Amino acid sequence: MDNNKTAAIGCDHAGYPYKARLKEVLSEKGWAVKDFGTDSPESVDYPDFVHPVANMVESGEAQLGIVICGSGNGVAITANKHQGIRAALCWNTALAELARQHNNANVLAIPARFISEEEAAAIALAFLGASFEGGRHARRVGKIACS
Ligand SMILES: O=C(CO)[C@H](O)[C@H](O)[C@H](O)COP(=O)(O)O
Repeated sequence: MDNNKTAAIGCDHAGYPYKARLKEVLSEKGWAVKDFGTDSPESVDYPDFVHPVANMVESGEAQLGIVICGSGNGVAITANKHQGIRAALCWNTALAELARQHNNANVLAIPARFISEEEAAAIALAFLGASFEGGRHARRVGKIACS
């Protein structure tokens, strides 16, 4: 396994229908995927599936995470409680690219009830394909954390 290309993924029941497709996108791009669930449409609480993703990214065991819920807000808010996480809620490919290029986002939050599965796949591809630009953005990202 290439440790530089490990991604973690997690979702709630609203995001569950999209998880398999997003795992496919990651695999096609050569990423190993750690799947933290959920694995059925049964109603669950999104933080239970987001904290493990955030922990894995925060520890460096995974380089990127994808979290999915109905609006994307619950999973993004949860992931962003972790000091080392910059989670970005993205509903189109331009936002996904910018989240990487300008914000060095390391977790992508997907709003499953507001976009199609193929839009989600395209957003994930855009996120995976973009890189942090550094420069003035590094200065700004450096100022995000508060003690
Ligand atoms: O928590 C959310 C909003 O930020 C997620 O979108 C959840 O998926 C949503 O709240 C789940 O709603 P449900 O009525 O329990 O299916």
